[in-house]
Amino acid sequence: MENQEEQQDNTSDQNHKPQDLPQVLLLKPPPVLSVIGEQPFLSKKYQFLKAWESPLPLLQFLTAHADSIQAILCSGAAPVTDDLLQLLPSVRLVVTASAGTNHIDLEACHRRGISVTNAGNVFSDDGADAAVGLLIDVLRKITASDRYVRQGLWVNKGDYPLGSKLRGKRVGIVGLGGIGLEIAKRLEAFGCNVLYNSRKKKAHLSYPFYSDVRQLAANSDALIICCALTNQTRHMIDKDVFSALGKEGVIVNIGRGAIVDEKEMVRCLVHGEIAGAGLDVFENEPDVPKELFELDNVVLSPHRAVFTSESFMALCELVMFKVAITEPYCHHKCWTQPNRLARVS
Ligand SMILES: O=CC(=O)O
Repeated sequence: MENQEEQQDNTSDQNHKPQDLPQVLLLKPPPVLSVIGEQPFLSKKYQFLKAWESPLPLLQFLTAHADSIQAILCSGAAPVTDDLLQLLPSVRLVVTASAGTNHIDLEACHRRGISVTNAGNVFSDDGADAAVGLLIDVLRKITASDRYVRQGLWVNKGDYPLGSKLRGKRVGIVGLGGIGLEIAKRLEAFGCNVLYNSRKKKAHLSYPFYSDVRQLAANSDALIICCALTNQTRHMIDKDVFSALGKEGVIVNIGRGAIVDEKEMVRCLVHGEIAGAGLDVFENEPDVPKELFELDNVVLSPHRAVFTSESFMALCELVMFKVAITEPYCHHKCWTQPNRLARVS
């Protein structure tokens, strides 16, 4: 059956030379490219313009394709700016292979009538597992005690210091979207008290809501940051929030590095003004402040919280689907071929 469909599909595509196909711009290889690039369904329907493979300087490359690029497939690695969109007047859709959209000028897209779509809830489970995992790791010193055993210190120095219990902790979640809600569910199961800060109080939830993140910190033993990075949330976790969280407080960040004032966080960790941190994201990735390498109460992870092989495959399917359902956005005749939804269902 699949082969039959494949053959029909070949036939329907025979009339289209690659240069006639609708063009999707990729500025840098998004992680999903290795999977979606191998999907005959997509490569026969769309021409993926890979900017990094062109011998032309970027500006010349974009100018050469300015009128034919109708969609952009991106990830956090390459920002979609107003200046870029200015060069590409035919773009109607931006698909990002990420949950975060902070690398896209959303206001410029809105003004230009360009639709933007992201990874939706594909990452919610894995992001939540990783956030709770980092919290448990910091509290119970799992990674640090692993180092202790490997370095032979158990034999030479004796028992490792005690960790701290998760049950009963008051955990403040900053950002109660898809990932935040999954974190809350998991923490409830662990016997924690969940509190939250969000743009708005969620009427259907009974967790205590704090509109002021400092108040949330003052009432929490740990803060988990999983909100979006926006102009409002940049450096929202600042000196005052750390001081409200206090000496026994732990911070976990799986959102974006810049939501936290990183210099201030490092200072607080170095001086023992907060108890520890579990960090998947940093302000200038892949650079991580070197001071953190020395601290046993800090667990570091290379921006991998949301990625598992399963979430990666789900993301690829979603991106393919989103690139495929472009008919409402794009005007080229090839965008309107029938049966494209059947191909991804
Ligand atoms: O950090 C990962 C994402 O935004 O998808």
